[in-house]
Amino acid sequence: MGKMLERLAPEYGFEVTLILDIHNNVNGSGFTAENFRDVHAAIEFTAPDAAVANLEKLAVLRVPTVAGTTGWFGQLDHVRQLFENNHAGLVYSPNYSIGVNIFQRIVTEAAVWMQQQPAYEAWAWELHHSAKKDAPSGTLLKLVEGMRAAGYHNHVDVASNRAGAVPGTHEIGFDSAADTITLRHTARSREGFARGALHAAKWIAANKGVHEFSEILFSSEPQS
Ligand SMILES: NC(=O)C1=CN([C@@H]2O[C@H](COP(=O)(O)OP(=O)(O)OC[C@H]3O[C@@H](n4cnc5c(N)ncnc54)[C@H](OP(=O)(O)O)[C@@H]3O)[C@@H](O)[C@H]2O)C=CC1
Ligand SMILES: O=C(O)C1=N[C@H](C(=O)O)C[C@H](O)C1
Repeated sequence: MGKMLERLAPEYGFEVTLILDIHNNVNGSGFTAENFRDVHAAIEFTAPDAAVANLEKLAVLRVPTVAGTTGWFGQLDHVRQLFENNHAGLVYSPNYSIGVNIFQRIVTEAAVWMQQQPAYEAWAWELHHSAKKDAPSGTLLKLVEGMRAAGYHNHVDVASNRAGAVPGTHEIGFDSAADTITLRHTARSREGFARGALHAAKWIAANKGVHEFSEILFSSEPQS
């Protein structure tokens, strides 16, 4: 994601002044007050086992932050607390694509209707490139979590595949003896993730608090 963010950042009014990678961030050594002195926002896309340590450092430095890495959300309460205690802004999401965030709402709505229909069984599936480290994807976990929160308590059969260069496909389905409903989001490239993260960076540079990306995206709800 780093290269894509760097390429698109100027379109969002950002100049990229600091890039930390495993070479210049050994044991978190890149997170100095000097390095972050004139930084208006940081975007964190690394690896599931690196994200929390990086986010902790950004909170202490009070840098407005966009958390893009997946696989660490079990520690969200800890990270949230740290940003709140340090009065630092944070936006987090397993998926910064606008389409996926709308897809999440469609899936939640389907779950509300399906929890009253015991004839249907559900599956959740995702497909990503073979370099992806975590499975199931953060997005798929959140989709299923959204179904649960909407009251869907039947079994959901969850599966992941890793192959080639697929940027990210997520599917939720319901099947009965009579018919099948298939809901699918297919990312065409990684650009949508990068654009959403840059939009979030612009927002958190000017605002405070800890927010899930969808709160920002849907802050003005459509009129029905
Ligand atoms: N929220 C969203 O919309 C999206 C989330 N993601 C998630 O973002 C994460 C990163 O994905 P992706 O960009 O594809 O991964 P990549 O592996 O392509 O890039 C991650 C980069 O982070 C570097 N890195 C690893 N550890 C550290 C560290 N401690 N400090 C600084 N840099 C570090 C890696 O270095 P090296 O290569 O040398 O190991 C690598 O350059 C994944 O968890 C993925 O699931 C991805 C796309 C969209
Ligand atoms: O690793 C990826 O590539 C992606 N990861 C995110 C996830 O785990 O949900 C989002 C997107 O699908 C791409």
